Amino acid sequence: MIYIKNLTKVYHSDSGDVKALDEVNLHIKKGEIFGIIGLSGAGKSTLLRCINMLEKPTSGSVEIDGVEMTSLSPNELKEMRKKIGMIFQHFNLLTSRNVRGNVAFPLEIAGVDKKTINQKVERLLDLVGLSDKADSFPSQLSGGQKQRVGIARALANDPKVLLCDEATSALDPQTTLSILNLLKDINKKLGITIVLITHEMNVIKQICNSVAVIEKSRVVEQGSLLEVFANPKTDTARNFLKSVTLSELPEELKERIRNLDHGHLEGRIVKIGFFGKVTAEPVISTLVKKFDVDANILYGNIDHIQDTPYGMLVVELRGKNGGANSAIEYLKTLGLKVEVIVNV
Ligand SMILES: Nc1ncnc2c1ncn2[C@@H]1O[C@H](COP(=O)(O)OP(=O)(O)OP(=O)(O)O)[C@@H](O)[C@H]1O
Repeated sequence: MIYIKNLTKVYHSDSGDVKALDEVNLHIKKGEIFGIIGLSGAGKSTLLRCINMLEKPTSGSVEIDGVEMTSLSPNELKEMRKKIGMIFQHFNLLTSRNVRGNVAFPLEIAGVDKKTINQKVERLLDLVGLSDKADSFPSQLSGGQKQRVGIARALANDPKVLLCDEATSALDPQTTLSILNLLKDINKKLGITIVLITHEMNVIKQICNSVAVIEKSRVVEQGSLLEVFANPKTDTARNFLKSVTLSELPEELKERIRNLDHGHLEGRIVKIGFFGKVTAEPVISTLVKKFDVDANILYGNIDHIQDTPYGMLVVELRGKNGGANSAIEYLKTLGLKVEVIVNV
């Protein structure tokens, strides 16, 4: 659907050149929700704006639905942009128009007749759950409602792609969730490909199928959400994951571990990270039976990335005749991430 090849963008300014994108390659599949995550200044907005040519790339190509965007004439670009909706962090609504007028705006520009506009606006407001606010003005709406208007407006020309520029960054967590659910719903109902940029892993975790991690103008990691989650290769990805995986032990637990009796010769405290279906297996009871160890669960947490369970267990293993070590080796053969905690 979207192929980005060797995309480079250099901004020229009085204080010198800034390479905001450096040879970026991405493939975004039709119908997926694709997240681009990175720290401030990494190049996310530039990348998003190069997709619909709001920023002209310095070199490289952007192909959408078989059309090379970098070589379009102004008129062709105008037509093509109808296929690409966009929503913004600060909503960018027209304050002098009511909700109905905001959603109707792109249709008026496109020269659609009044009757069709009215019907379409009603349908879109129903889709985003704002039928009762059609006559309100932006200043009378909450942030979440404003973003719903932004989404309805972006969908007015039946786009194939929806670009979301930090669409939930100005919203509280509860409203963020409701907007993300709306985007997910739209993706499912209308089959629209969604590309979103964010600095929050939680956003990616909630709705994306695939993710690219951008760092200092370059894409350093990309793949399905589960691939990147299960096996992050860069520190940047690992740091983002920390915010949603609780990979740090809570302070109380560290204190408890420090106070445990470590005198036992074959005692081991292990942190077991799990991801996917292995969590359903009776791992701990197997250890106890197979290796004749005592297993004392000190801590555990479990969460889901969409439908996949993941989490962490901290277990004290005590055994005889090398049982604890054999148990640890066994855990590794199951594909679990096992770390022996020595110092906390
Ligand atoms: N119009 C511009 N002129 C000069 N430099 C720019 C311009 N726009 C962005 N930059 C620079 O390009 C780099 C990437 O900026 P960009 O806005 O794409 O990053 P970002 O990841 O979206 O950051 P944020 O999350 O803070 O918005 C930064 O170093 C920024 O200062």
